[in-house]
Amino acid sequence: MICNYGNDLKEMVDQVRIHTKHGKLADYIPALMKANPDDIAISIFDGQQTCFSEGNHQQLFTLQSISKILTLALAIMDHGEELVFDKVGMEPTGDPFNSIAKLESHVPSKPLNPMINAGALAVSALIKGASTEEKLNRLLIFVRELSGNDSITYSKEVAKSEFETADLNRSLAYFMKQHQVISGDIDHLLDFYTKQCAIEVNCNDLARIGFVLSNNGKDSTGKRIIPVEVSRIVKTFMVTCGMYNASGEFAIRVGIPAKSGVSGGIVCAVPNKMGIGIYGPALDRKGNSIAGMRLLELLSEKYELSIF
Ligand SMILES: NC(=O)CC[C@H](N)C(=O)O
Repeated sequence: MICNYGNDLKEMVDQVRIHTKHGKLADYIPALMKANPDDIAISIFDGQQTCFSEGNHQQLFTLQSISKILTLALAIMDHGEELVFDKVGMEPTGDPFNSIAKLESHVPSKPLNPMINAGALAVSALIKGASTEEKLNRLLIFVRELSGNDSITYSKEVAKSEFETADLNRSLAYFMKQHQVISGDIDHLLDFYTKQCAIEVNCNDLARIGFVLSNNGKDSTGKRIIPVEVSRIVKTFMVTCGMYNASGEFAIRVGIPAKSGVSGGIVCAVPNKMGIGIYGPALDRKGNSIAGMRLLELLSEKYELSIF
């Protein structure tokens, strides 16, 4: 059991810390530039307790793209698979997360998967609720249940910062509106999307969210939060598209269902074993935590966590 290896974990964190120097903070959302690029932290939750947390694991950061797996789960729970996958596909793109290319080159022009921005916007448009406030409230209740942390909320500063600079995401949304993938007011959609991305967590919260997925939708008390089938779908997307266009290499080097965000967070669900939360805001060129990826590689090798 991994709980016996506390010293190893500290050694691994120390070992990968140097990689933070080779990455960069995401700068296209100005508020994310306030993070400390030297941070690297990890939490592991196996259902008993948070066994190990190393590094600055209390640091709050925003979910960013990690929120995409949560809205996907909620949208399927709201509408069922058929309706959701009528709007968004199931195939990896091999393109950067914010690319518009395949929207135009693929017919029909629905987004290829829910982990790229276009797909996530189409999924966010499906979340039930009469207003942005109601949708966000439903999502926050879901995240609080998954993490067991009632104090989770979103950062107004990060949401505003992204909303004011989200022209690329607006373009994706308008393109999809023109092609009848989504309907309704685009600014309302962007308001919800930027707030969902700005939900703030720490590594422990992520490890607990990952645990529920690893435990096929039940939390550590045995309470069902996500249907088994939905948790299976989400984990499969984490493997095929969770690390953007680095998902193939990540599957070979690490082999754990995972989802990253440009804030430097990564949530992992090791099936039937544990949830892992990572925070390291210095990113590689594809937008993944540079030291976090290396840390997961070491962890997976050492404890044979690859599912393959
Ligand atoms: N990769 C990410 O984490 C992207 C999320 C970010 N909010 C965006 O839409 O650009």
